[in-house]
Amino acid sequence: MLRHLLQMLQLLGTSDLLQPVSFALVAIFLILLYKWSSASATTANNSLPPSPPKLPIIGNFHQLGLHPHRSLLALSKRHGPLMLLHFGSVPVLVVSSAEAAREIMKTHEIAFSDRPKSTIYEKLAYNYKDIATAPYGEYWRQMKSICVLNLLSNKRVRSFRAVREEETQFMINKIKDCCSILSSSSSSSSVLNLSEMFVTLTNDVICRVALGRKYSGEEGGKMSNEIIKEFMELLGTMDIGDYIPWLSLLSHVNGLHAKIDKVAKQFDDFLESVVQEHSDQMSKSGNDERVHVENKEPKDFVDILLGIQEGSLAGFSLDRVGIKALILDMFVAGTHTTYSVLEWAMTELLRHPRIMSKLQNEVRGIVGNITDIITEDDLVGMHYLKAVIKETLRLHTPGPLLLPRVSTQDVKINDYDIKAKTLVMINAWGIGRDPETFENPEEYEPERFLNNGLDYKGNDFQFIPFGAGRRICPGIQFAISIDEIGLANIVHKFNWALPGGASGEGFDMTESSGVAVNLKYPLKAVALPYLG
Ligand code: HEM
Repeated sequence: MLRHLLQMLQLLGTSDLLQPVSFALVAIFLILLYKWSSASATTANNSLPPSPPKLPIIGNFHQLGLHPHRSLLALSKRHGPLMLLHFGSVPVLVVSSAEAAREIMKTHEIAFSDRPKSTIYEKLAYNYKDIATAPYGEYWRQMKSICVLNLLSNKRVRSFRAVREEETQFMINKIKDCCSILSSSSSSSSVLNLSEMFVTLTNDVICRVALGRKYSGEEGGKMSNEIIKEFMELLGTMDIGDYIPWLSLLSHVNGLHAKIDKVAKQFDDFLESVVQEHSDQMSKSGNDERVHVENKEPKDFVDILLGIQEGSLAGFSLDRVGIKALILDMFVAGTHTTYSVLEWAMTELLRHPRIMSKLQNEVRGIVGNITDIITEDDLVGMHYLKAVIKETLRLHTPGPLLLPRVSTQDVKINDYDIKAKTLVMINAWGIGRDPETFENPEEYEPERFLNNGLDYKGNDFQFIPFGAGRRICPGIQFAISIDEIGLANIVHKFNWALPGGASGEGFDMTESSGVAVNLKYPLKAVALPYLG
């Protein structure tokens, strides 16, 4: 129990900042626990979904652990696919089956399309002015349609094909360089930090597409992977005051709010300077050469958004904050999720040499022994590659609990009463492991996707790594294009092994904690150039 409470404090961002207060709290909780344990089981109420017993004040917080998607799946096996928890005083509906997810995201879609308020989102996401945290309503609708039609449409994603191919070429060259440096010294093979390569690839593609150039360290820019990482960690933290209002002072005292303010400011300073640079450039170019969305292929997302701001869509004005908030979403929602697919796919391929060979055979069979990179035209017939990516999204769903939603009205589902203002967490990771849908659900078997016809576009509720309904991820095509070209090239150009000839069986698969789940420790592997 003590371990659970300490984990909870860590999740709430209090662990290293407020040790004495944390331990005092734990002591108080333990005393309360003894006193009130008999009263801890939820009052039987047939019209509410089943609930595990909860503790006074904190409710079920202590049962989340460091990997909530795992703890919640275990709890749902005992209590059912619609389960009611409490985080402090907030009711939380946990959804763990395809049928229940369909009820939430399709049958009662409108009632569940809002996002919860949170002090962290408010401070980090410009007071909910981005798409991902904006309340369901007219502002969100306008911002999402700008994103879907102008930034992430299939046509627009295709138009940035050269950027993806060039950045993939950079990654392959970097790996080749590492191989030749190390083979000319002591070893004939080289240990590479693949996680780092994948973060750089994804971040650089997003930077070039969104901002017009790279801002990674060596390019002298101010946007580092570290800022994004800190940002993501904060998004995965819970502000205790959102759930137990009388404890809200804690987040001031323990420095959480100060940290959020610092990271939000760093991000804003960076985005402000980029947007200003683009506006200055546009003014300098003058009217004739000015980039307009309607009549000329624009350079990057900031140009497009400035063009929209100038043209002003009927009845909607996109202001400076809106532009920065939209760009923020591209980084925050796009970077860790997209690179996590490459990281987990390579991890599984290294652990399963049979699958690695089968994929290499497909890729090498289609393009032969070319020295140039594989282009997007070559990917069309690579069905096994696409199955590998889907299986990775199933077994290692980058956002295992999707993004939280909140109900806006009372709804009845499967005879259960779900009250307005209930927080909703959909365990897409757990749904992807349902043995009713997937045979041997814990096994990594891309073959299952060659025959089952399941797609991730939000129509098959058994497989929803990108969510579904109105709030579905608008970046599917963008992410998949980077993952496909990155993975195809990396397995085509090199043969791979784990360092020291290790077998995949003992590989440390520990997950990081937070909203996007990556490997806890970077993936290191040995590359041997493939000579055909
Ligand atoms: C493998 C990569 C990705 C995964 C697994 C992923 C997953 C998700 C999920 C689960 C949601 C919430 C959906 C829901 O509530 O039903 C979401 C929302 C969102 N994603 Fe992605 N995403 C990925 C890549 C991207 C990329 C590359 C971008 C942009 C460049 C992006 C932009 C967004 C935005 C703006 C939202 C908010 C949508 C809304 O609230 O209406 N995502 N994503």
